[in-house]
Amino acid sequence: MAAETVTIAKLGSQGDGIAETTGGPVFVPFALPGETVMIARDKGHGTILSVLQASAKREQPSCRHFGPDGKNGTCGGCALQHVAEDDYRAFKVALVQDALTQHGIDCPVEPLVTSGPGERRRATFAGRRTEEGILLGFSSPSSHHIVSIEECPVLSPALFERLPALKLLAGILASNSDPFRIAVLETETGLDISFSGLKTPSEKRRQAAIRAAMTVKGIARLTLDDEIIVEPVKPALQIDGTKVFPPPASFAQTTERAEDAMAALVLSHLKGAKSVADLFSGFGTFALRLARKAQVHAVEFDQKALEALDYAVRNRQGLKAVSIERRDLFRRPLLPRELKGFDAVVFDPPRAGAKEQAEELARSKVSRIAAVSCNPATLARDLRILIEGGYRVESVTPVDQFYWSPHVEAVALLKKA
Ligand SMILES: C[S@@+](CC[C@H](N)C(=O)[O-])C[C@H]1O[C@@H](n2cnc3c(N)ncnc32)[C@H](O)[C@@H]1O
Repeated sequence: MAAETVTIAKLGSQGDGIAETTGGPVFVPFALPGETVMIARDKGHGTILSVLQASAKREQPSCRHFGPDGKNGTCGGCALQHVAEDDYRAFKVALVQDALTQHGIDCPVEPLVTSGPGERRRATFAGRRTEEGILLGFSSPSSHHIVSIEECPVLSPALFERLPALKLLAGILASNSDPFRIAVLETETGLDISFSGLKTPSEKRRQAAIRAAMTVKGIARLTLDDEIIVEPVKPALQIDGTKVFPPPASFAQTTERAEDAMAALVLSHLKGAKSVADLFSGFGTFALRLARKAQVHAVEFDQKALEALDYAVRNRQGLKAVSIERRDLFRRPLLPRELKGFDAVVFDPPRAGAKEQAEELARSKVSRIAAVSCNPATLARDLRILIEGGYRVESVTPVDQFYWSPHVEAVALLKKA
């Protein structure tokens, strides 16, 4: 790989600096607009060898594992610690604005709902047994190398403090050097820990892991693939005063602040609605809040998430009726005739978006839609489909949930006269 000097023109959607060269664009992680950097170039990818002319706005990273000079290698958890806060926020808003523009959507983009360090209550760690012990961290962006984390400013303190316990469990359960993953959710009763990708552990290892999980403070449940192997206490979350028992490894919004902000937007956008369809409902992040004022029909593919929602509703007084339906909304979106009974819809699909459902909504007469998304590109595509069907996009609010990452969520309000 030849060394080359390039000047960075702008940030790309993954937070990489982009240099325009005669050989085409080069993506250089951890470089900022205006900087001159020496890189090792491999086709369209550049690795910083040195920063020759640093941007005046370059920030000192908060974490020893960040960037090309990170301790133990480059941690895959953060991409933007070196970016000044105002530029960082502008970058997140631009991700949403650019996606809308690409689909020819001209609508008000509201100020960013911000986030900060120490807020992540959910994370998926990569792990591997090595001769030196268990490595646990976030994989590097461009390799399977795992940076063993000794600090992590984005995790909640409760989650970070339990990393030694996760390593202990991994050390007991991992019998070979194959990579595995641990999904962890901090709940009000302790950590909900789900291992996947491990070679099936021996009975001796399982028993040792059960003993460790019972002894170590702060562990609510330990799951191996789909099997709960010990549950000292049921993991529980509060959603607007309703207790929910999330199933293992189920979807939960990653920070409480972003969840509250998105829910507040959904409630305000759908205010006054009497009957709401909550599509891609999960275990009821929006449904449980909406049900204070409206009847809610929650539709979702994950049966266990729906059962958790149903159980929560049955054990809570004072909510309007909440019905549940298990359905694959990619294959079988709700049709216009099924949408007839609702005066509002909220949909919150995975990253792939809700193309098929948007096409059916476009043909419906539902007067208000709140579209929640974790992917500006698919959101903009789905909004375009709805616009073609006669909807007007009243507003789009970007929400920062994954601090220092290039991800951004958004909540849009659409209306049809
Ligand atoms: C981004 S999460 C949102 C969940 C919920 N609204 C929340 O805020 O907690 C997306 C949800 O879509 C569900 N899902 C994924 N594919 C689906 C499909 N084909 N049909 C219905 N639901 C699906 C997932 O199980 C997950 O609960």
